[in-house]
Amino acid sequence: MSFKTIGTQASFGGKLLKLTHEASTTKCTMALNLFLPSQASASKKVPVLFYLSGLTCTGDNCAEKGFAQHKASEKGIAIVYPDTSPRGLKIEGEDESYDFGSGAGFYIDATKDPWSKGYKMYSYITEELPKALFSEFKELDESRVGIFGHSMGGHGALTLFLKNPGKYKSVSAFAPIANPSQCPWGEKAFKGYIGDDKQEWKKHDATELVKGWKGPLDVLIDVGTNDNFYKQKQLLPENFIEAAKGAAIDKGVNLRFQEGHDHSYYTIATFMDDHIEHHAKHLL
Ligand SMILES: N[C@@H](CCC(=O)N[C@@H](CSC=O)C(=O)NCC(=O)O)C(=O)O
Repeated sequence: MSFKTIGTQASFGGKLLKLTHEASTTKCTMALNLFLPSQASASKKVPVLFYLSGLTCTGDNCAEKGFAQHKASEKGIAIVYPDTSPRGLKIEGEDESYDFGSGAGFYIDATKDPWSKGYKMYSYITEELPKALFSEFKELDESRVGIFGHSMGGHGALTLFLKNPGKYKSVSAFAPIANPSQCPWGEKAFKGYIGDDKQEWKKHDATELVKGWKGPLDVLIDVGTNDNFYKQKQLLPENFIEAAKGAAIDKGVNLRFQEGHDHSYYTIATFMDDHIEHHAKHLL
C-alpha cells in the first residue's frame, strides 16, 4: 500500500479520500484528494480526471469549492486533486513568495539548483502519481484519463496534454496561463526553475507547443471578462488561439469569455458542469 488514507468525506453520493504518499520525484510526502463516484468498482472501472490547481493551492481548493463532484458523480468519473508543489524541502526561499516555490511548482521538472532537488512536478503528475494510483485503486481505468486545471494548473493541463499525445483523452482549462514565456508569472518560474535559455522555456509553453500539434484537438477554455490576472496580461489566451490558428486546428479550441466573471472559484464552480460534460464526451 503506497497511500495512507487520512480521511474520508461523503460527497454527492461518492466519497472523497484524503490521501498521502511518499513520492520519490518530489522527495517528500505528497497530499492529494481522490474522488470516487458510487459507480466505481474493481469490476466496473471508471475514467479519471486530473485537476491541476493554481498558485497558492493544495488539492483541497477545488475539492472543497470547485463543485466538480456534482457532475462527476452523475457521470461516473473519478477526480484526482494533487498538490501544486513539493512541501518542506527546506530550500532557501521556498516559502518566500506566492508565485514561486511552495504552492507554485508550475508542473515542470526544475533543472536548476537548488530546485532540481525535488521540484519535479511534471514527472510526479505524469508518471509517479498515476502509476501509484492505478496500481492501488483497481476501480480507476488507466486507459481513460483526462486533464484540466485552473490558471497555473490550466497551463499544466494544456502543456501536459500537448507534450504527451494520446496519454490524455481530453483537456480543458479555466483561466490558464496560456503563454507563460511572455508573462511575469511564467518568466519568474521558468527563469528560476529552468534558467535563462528561452529556447528551453518554449518546451513548456502551451502557445509554443500547440504550433506543433498534429491531429484533432478539442479544448474548452473559460476566461472571465472581469479576471484581474487576464487584465494584467498574465493569461494571454488570445496568443494560444492565434498559435492554434497557425497550426490549422483553431476550430478545436473553444475559448469562451464569461461576462463579469473573475479569477476565483465562483467562476470555476459556475462553469464546472460544462467542463465535466466536455470531458465526459471523450471519456465515456
Ligand atoms: N495571493 C495572490 C493570488 C493567488 C491566487 O489568486 N491564486 C489563485 C490561482 S492564480 C494562478 O495560478 C487561486 O486559485 N487561489 C486559491 C483560491 O482558493 O482562490 C495575490 O495576492 O495576488
